Amino acid sequence: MAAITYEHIKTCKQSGARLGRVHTPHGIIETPTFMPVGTQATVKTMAPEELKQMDAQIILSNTYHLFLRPGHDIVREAGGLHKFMNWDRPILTDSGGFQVFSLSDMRKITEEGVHFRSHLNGDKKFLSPEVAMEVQNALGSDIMMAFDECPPYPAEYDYVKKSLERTTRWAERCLKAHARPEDQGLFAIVQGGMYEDLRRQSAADLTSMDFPGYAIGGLSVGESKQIMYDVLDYTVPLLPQNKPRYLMGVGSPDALLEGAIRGVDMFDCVLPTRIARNGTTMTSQGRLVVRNAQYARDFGPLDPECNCYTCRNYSRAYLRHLIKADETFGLRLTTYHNLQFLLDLMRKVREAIREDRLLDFRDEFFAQYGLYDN
Ligand SMILES: CNc1nc2c(CCNCC3CCCCC3)c3nc(N)[nH]c(=O)c3cc2[nH]1
Ligand SMILES: [Zn+2]
Repeated sequence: MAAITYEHIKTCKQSGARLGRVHTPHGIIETPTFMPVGTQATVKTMAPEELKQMDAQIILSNTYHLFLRPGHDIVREAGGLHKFMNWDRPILTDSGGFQVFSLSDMRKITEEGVHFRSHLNGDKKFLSPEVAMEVQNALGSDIMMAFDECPPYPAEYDYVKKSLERTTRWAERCLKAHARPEDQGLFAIVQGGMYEDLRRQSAADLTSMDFPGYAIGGLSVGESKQIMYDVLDYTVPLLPQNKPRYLMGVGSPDALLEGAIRGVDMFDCVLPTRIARNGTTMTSQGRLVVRNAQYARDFGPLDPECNCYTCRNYSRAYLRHLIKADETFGLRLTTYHNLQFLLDLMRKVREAIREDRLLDFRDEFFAQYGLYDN
């Protein structure tokens, strides 16, 4: 029995979105879904019980960070990541390729793998398909990502072509190094930059190797949202209908909606937790920077349409005070709300698909969202 299987429930008659379930060794994920990011074995400031309260069905963690600290051997000896962080639902781990390029310096790519210096202490380190698979095996994640290169943006056609061909060879090496396919599912990552023929080449190469799921990488790297949507328009249809599709690093509300409409099932982004830490929140009326002076005497809830713990019990004035006073509780309350907001958004997306009205839902959402932006 494969570790990861996708159950297609229905396709929205109004859009290309689909309702599905991803079956994993640690439980079922209803898709389309947003996955909170837990970089260093914790979703910053949130307890697992709170993540369950908000119905987070899967969280992300990361080869790169845990390989550097505390080291994957310690996590293995703890009994794996689920036990280490007391999370008994599904976990997806990224393979570290992207983080080497976004976090470390002094890096050097070779066919063998990537040599780099730790961003923590400058130690010389090496990641490769084999090492990335050994680390994710030790972490025991339900979904592992193949070791890939995410080309910078913009990037020359020839560079992107050479890079995707190496990413394909690395994916083959990951498959060979995959120790426990019955317990962990290995997803491949489609590259090809913003070039349609290269996306087709990458997708064809990888879908011929029969992975249990496919991610679309190389996006949300500085390109415009319209370019991202154009790439999705021709890339998503290249992926198998009967397997999950994961768009990496995408999480603003508008991008989640546009991605779901184009048939994407899974999303992750550090945005909701990262912006919460400087007092920026996502509300049904748009982004609200609660630390701003205008909220000093605003005793209403952060978002009148949200019934999360934060919005039921605290005022904008109190949140502003905590953030200004650099009180940790303030970070917890804004993080709790931002995560609940995105998880609720995806629940509404699933309901709209069920009722064949996702395009109407998108229009209603945008009519309200962004009121604060202008
Ligand atoms: C933000 N934009 C973006 N992210 C990308 C990511 C990272 C996705 N998020 C993973 C989490 C990050 C924080 C720690 C926990 C894991 C990408 N990852 C890989 N492997 N390949 C990409 O092309 C790839 C492309 C990406 N684009
Ligand atoms: Zn709320």
